[in-house]
Amino acid sequence: MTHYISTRGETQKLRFCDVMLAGLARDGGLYVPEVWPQLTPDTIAGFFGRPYWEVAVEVIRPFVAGDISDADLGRMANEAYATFRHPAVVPLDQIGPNQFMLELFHGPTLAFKDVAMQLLSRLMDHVLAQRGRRTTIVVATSGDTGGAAVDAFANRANVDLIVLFPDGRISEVQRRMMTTTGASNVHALAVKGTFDDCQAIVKGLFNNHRFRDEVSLSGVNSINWARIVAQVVYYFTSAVALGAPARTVDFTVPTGNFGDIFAGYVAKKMGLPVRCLRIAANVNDILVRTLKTGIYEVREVRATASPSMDIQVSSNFERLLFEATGRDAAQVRALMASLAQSGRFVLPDPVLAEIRRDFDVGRSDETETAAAIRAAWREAGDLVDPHTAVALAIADRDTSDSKIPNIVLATAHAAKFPDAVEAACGARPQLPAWLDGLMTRPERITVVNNDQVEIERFVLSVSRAAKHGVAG
Ligand SMILES: Cc1ncc(COP(=O)(O)O)c(C=O)c1O
Ligand SMILES: N[C@@H](CCOP(=O)(O)O)C(=O)O
Repeated sequence: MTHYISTRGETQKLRFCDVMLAGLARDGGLYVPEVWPQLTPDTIAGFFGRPYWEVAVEVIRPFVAGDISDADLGRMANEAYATFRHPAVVPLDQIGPNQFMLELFHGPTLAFKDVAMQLLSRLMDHVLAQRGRRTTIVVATSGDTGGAAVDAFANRANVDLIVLFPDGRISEVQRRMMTTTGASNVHALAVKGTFDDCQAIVKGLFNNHRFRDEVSLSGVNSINWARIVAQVVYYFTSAVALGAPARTVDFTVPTGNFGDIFAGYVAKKMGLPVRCLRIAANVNDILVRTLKTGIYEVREVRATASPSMDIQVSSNFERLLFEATGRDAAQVRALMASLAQSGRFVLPDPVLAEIRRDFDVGRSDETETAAAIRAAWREAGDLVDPHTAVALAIADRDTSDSKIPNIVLATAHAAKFPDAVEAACGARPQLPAWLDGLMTRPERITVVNNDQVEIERFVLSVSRAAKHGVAG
């Protein structure tokens, strides 16, 4: 059975289900498996041509074995991926010589977050029902995680969901996906601040142990290990479709909180032959600067056409630091303490070298991203979303003469960002017919200050109302 340890090394080991319900470790760290499970080349080759949900079971099994039965995992994976509107779940298209695009946006909220969230909500529900427990989930979003969580958890019997999003900094479609469900267990809070403020508040809530225990707090951001593990699966399916494990591939990943690309790193650790994981950033380029200079330094966040990547503090980078320091929790604690005190840390040379062995970086500014949207429309008739376009711009520039296939992760549907796409290429993407009504249904939003105490009070009132059986 796999056990999980914290990147800060100051809390006890847990099993998968406890890690999933806990979210953040009590010492402030992030959970990682004690040992990386390995898949043999034969097992990986055997994924070819199989339904997505079956591959999901094979990839996820070693992480949950002993805690969730194969039969339950299979049933939940099958149900989760039946919500996707494409028969392949995550189809892979060729877009140029050695260039491929992995479409991760065919789920209920048109973003890659659905891939993990649809499974996570079923896993959580299953475990909460088994334990006769209720939980309060607080999630921070720069636009997409929130909508995916709302769709996945709305009306679930054992969960209250509170979503924190940065007021005025997300697209209207993204906002409406969080504010129009009408579900009484869902609460959308527009925070007067940035995504980084929202994420800091969520971490602050977890680090207030009395509060955390009173409301039985859980998280579904990618600080939750279960989110990462579900995202590992499509790295396998896409690479295998191109000939892995006999053939090595690269990935270019639009990056913000570093969860998605970290899932690619996990796939590599498990035995998938990946040469390079390329971090694609917009002008909020903290990771680009870090990999170039070794200095991780928080700056003012800038609003862009790819708002879900307008992030400075990339939570999952801590998981990578843990690996790159040789799992030295004391070193991770020191780096994180420096970040908390001064907004920066400096990577020791061996740690930076270790990171550079697996990762490369690219940056696309607003002009380059708009040009990539225009090029995809004019040359191929494809409408691509601005986050995907960041990665396309970088892939086009940095991998065009590579002999190794490069897979660009298409992380959202263009129709979530119609204004930005239209401004770039003149064509306005339309929402699929099954989302009819989204833009006209009434919204329910509570505007709050960027203030942990005010948000604690709100969450407490929701949790207490649920305990007493009244709508919050
Ligand atoms: C559309 C889109 N692309 C890319 C990202 C960045 O992914 P990650 O935060 O896992 O790095 C996000 C947000 O997470 C997103 O919503
Ligand atoms: N870009 C994300 C930010 C949160 O990321 P997560 O993967 O840690 O949940 C969003 O769209 O909300």
